[in-house]
Amino acid sequence: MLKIGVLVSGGGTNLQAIIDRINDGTITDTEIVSVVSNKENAYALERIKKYNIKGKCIKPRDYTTRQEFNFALRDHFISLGVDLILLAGYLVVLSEDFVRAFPNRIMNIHPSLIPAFCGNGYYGLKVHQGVIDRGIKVTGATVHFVDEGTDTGPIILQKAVEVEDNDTPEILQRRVMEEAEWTIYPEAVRLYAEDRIKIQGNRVIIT
Ligand SMILES: Nc1nc2c(c(=O)[nH]1)N[C@@H](CN(C=O)c1ccc(C(=O)N[C@@H](CCC(=O)O)C(=O)O)cc1)CN2
Ligand SMILES: NCC(=O)N[C@@H]1O[C@H](COP(=O)([O-])[O-])[C@@H](O)[C@H]1O
Repeated sequence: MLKIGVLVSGGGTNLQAIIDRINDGTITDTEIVSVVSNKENAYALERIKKYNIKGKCIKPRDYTTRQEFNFALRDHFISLGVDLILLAGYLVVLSEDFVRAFPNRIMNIHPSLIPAFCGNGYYGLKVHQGVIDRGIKVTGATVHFVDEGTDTGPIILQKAVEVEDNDTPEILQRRVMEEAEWTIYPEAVRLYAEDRIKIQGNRVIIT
């Protein structure tokens, strides 16, 4: 059984997509054992209640240092024997200590075609605002492994999405979610659960 821990900050639509694929049997032999948010009012924590998935809030401001916060997060997932950690709309940049505790066992979904519109300052609607301001015609989403950098880890899957002339950031965000994020993130988890993801240097090979 693949044990998954999920880190969230907001609405939890990517978490929901993964729960749905586990529950419909697309993703097999996999269980979400913990969902942790840095925000108490994250709707993602509301979503999990009907599935009896355990939720928890671990907030940076409850710790004296960033390192102590990351240690608390790390120790929580280690205590549960988590095999894979998914960042799903999570807006806290994790420390080297945390990342090194789970080598190539942390995934993230980013709402652009990395390396475009990513890194510090690019999250949520800010990504789509940048795409629109630049006049980009094709954007998309990326699933990648998390390393010590921000959005710099090996790319697992990407999916392109058309930008329409009258798009607002909100309209474009929804299209990228519907047409890309909610498909490629569960697919990446399925491939991982089936042990079909291999890393060669900075490249990810799907077998
Ligand atoms: N070590 C890593 N940690 C995280 C990664 C990563 O790739 N490596 N991905 C991010 C998710 N993310 C993009 O996918 C991302 C999240 C947040 C930010 C950002 O600039 N955050 C702001 C604060 C935002 C807020 O609290 O409202 C900031 O740090 O100033 C950029 C990219 C998750 N962690
Ligand atoms: N850099 C990270 C980032 O911008 N993540 C983005 O936050 C949105 C909300 O996710 P959610 O509906 O799954 O909570 C999603 O579009 C996700 O790609």
